[in-house]
Amino acid sequence: MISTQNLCKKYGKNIVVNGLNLNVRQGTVYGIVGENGAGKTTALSMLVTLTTPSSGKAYINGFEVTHEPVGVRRSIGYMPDAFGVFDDIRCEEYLLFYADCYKVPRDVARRRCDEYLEWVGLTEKRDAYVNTLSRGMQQRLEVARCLMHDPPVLLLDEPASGLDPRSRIELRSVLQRLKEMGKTILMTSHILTELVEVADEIGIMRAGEMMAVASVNVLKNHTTAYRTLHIVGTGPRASFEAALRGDAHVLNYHLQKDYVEVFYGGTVDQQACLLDSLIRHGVSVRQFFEHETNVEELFLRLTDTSMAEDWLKQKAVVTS
Ligand SMILES: Nc1ncnc2c1ncn2[C@@H]1O[C@H](COP(=O)(O)OP(=O)(O)OP(=O)(O)O)[C@@H](O)[C@H]1O
Repeated sequence: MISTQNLCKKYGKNIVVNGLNLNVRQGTVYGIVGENGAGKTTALSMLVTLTTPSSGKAYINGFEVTHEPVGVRRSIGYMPDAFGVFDDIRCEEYLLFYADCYKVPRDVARRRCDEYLEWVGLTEKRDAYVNTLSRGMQQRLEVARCLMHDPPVLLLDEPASGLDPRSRIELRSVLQRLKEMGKTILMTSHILTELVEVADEIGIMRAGEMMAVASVNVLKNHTTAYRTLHIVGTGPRASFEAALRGDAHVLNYHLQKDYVEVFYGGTVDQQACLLDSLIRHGVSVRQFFEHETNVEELFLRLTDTSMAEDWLKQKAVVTS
């Protein structure tokens, strides 16, 4: 439903999106997570035909973004990261105005307006001015607005940004309903756990490139497969390093004064070999314990450049 092939965007010499290959299947939710400046908004801007790609191809609902922009625009509902509505317009007028822009017949538009206001929980706000709504309500109104022309594809740029925990939960249930309606959704976020709640697949973007792609199920499994070992002991630094470097399952480590934190990809039996090796190298180990790596931590480790490089080198990228 959404696919890109080697999609690139350059501003001068600055490559902002570099060789993006996406494939979002119909009826699924794909989340792009990345820190500020990763290129998420630029990628979405190309998909929604607001920015022309420098090279590569992108298709939405079978329409190519550069040559068939009208087909693309009819197929999508786009929610930008900044809320841009007219201040002095009421919620109902706002939705009907957008329906008119898409030439939706008035009776259909009224029906959709009632239906969508209800399921984003804003029926009572029908006559309220949009600038009197809370940020969470405005985000939900935006979702309703995206649906007025019944597009099969939704592109949501940081829909949960700036929302309090309660509004995030409300938005999450709205996204779940969109999924149940069979919409294909591409959304972005800074927060991985937020995407894990709704997405089927997640891509981690950094400096314009997709560093890793994971199915959410696989990612959840990896949170138990990869763990952090906390080792407290004394001994020469060289002894620690010799043992850690000699273990193929040590993906990365941070050596502190009295302890070392190890990001570890081996089994429990293999951990025992690491402990053994530390002792053989002359480390006096006082504590050796593990804690599961949560999704957020896994993400942070993946987006740590040196870690990501090691990770990719060792082909430990999570794949379905
Ligand atoms: N019109 C432009 N001209 C030049 N550089 C741009 C332009 N638009 C974006 N950039 C640069 O492209 C890079 C990626 O920006 P982009 O907004 O796509 O990132 P992002 O991942 O969406 O970040 P954020 O989470 O902060 O919105 C940034 O370095 C930004 O400065």
